[in-house]
Amino acid sequence: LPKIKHYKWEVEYMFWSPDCVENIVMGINGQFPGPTIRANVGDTVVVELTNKLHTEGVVIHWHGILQRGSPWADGTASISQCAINPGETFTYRFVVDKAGTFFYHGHLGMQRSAGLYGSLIVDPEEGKNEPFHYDEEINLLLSDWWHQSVHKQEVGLSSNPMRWIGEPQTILINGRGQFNCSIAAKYHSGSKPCALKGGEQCAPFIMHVHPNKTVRIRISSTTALASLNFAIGNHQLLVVEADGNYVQPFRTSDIDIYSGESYSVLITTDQNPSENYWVSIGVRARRPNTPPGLTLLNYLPNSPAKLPILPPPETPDWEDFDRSKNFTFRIFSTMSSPKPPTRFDRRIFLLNTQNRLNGFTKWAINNVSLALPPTPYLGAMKYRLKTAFNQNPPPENFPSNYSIDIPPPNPNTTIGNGVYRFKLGETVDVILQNANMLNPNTSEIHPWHLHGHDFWVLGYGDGKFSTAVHGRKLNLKNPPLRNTVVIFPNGWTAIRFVADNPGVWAFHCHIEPHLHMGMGVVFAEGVEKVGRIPKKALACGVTAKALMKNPINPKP
Ligand SMILES: O=C1O[C@H]([C@@H](O)CO)C(O)=C1O
Repeated sequence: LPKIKHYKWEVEYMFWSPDCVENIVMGINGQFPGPTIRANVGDTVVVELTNKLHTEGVVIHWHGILQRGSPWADGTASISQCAINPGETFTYRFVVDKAGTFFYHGHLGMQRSAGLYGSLIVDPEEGKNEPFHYDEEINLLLSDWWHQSVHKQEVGLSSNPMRWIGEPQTILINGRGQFNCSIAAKYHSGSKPCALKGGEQCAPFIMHVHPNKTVRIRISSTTALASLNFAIGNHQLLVVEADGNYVQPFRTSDIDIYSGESYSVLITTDQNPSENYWVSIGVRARRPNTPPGLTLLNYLPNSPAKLPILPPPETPDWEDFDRSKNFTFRIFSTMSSPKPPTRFDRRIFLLNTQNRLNGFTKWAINNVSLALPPTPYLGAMKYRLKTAFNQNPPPENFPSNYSIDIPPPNPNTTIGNGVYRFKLGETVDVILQNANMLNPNTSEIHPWHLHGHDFWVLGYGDGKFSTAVHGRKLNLKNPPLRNTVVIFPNGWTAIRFVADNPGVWAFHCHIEPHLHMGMGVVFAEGVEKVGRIPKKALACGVTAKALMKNPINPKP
């Protein structure tokens, strides 16, 4: 029988040493990362979240949870709800309807970068099994960490000229990493060994396993910036899940994981049982300036202090995008997965560019840089409060002669907060088109994350998408269902989804500073079908005014 999983959480800043350097992090109930939520399919998760921060609001997004029938619980400030003010409590209540590896994180300003995140794992209904067997399970939540405060990072990004945040100091595995020392110093002359006893906040999260077992490793990435590569010495990985959807199992030596993605891999602990093995998580897709995150696969009953014979696996060259594509293009859905509709009703093209606005640096989609309004869209649309945001929809396309291989000829952009509105049930294609940045010969990856839906990834390509050339070659047979997908430098990615979830949903680059600089759009469908929005989600902006006039229920 479905259960109610009830949690009471308090969010606060606290001193912590995630990488052996004391800093402040956003903790939940005194923990960093926040507590893991674990539920079965069909359960209702209830989180009573109290904001114990003194000077800022807070919201939490449940990444990968579709929020069918509860769009006000999606946890996006300015979109699904008003920020929870200091001292206030907001109750998130939602059903988890799909098994998989998920996580949650802050979705106001750059609070995810400040460490507001944790894991959310959904098991099949009680008595039901996963479509694969495993004996043991390990959960890894990956993140990246800066020593500079998030406030300073944010001011840098919004200054003229922009001060970029640079690369992270440390990669964290379940909130733990080591700065300025290495637990693998023994293999590299010149690197300083870490003096760790094991009880420190920055001591590595050791992966304990038994020999001759099948182990499921859940891996999710909530990095602010870094694209990661995960490998275990001597062990092949069998990929079985991506973003809470089963995939056609395939074997690989390592996986790439972009911010916002999650995977499950199976390993067989069939190597020499008297040894331990390195787990290495390195940076890819941007010129790295961060040492890999390391931990050990500890074959019990060996002591974890017994270091592996071989050094940690080397992360593949950051610029080897062919290798990254090779991995990404191997991901297909299982035979029994839902298939996409064979036709789309509407296709929109989203050009990703880096731009300028009066000397400030922005990211823009079809030359509109998203600046979120003070009134959340969900309430504003449900109660038809037209002053809340620009009622004109943003452009669905970009000039066909736009050259994606050179910096924008006119780098000036505009800010906007319009909404792409879909008919309820409409099949929507989105062609994400990457382009050159402000500097010549530069184009970076962007992992795009959609709220409220999974989408099918129909294809990828280099250069500019052409309907005539690529439109007929899309994969409608076994495209993977996901909630996050990457666009490669100077390339395009095509996705399809059915707009069947009444609500207002963010679709954005999951790189935290990029979203902050405007790299996102807002989708909406069937808002008139949305049920009663909790009043606390409406108590700001023009929805608050409507509530004051009609405190029982604002008139739609
Ligand atoms: O938005 C960004 O800014 C920097 C760079 O373009 C300017 O320093 C970078 O790598 C980004 O992704």
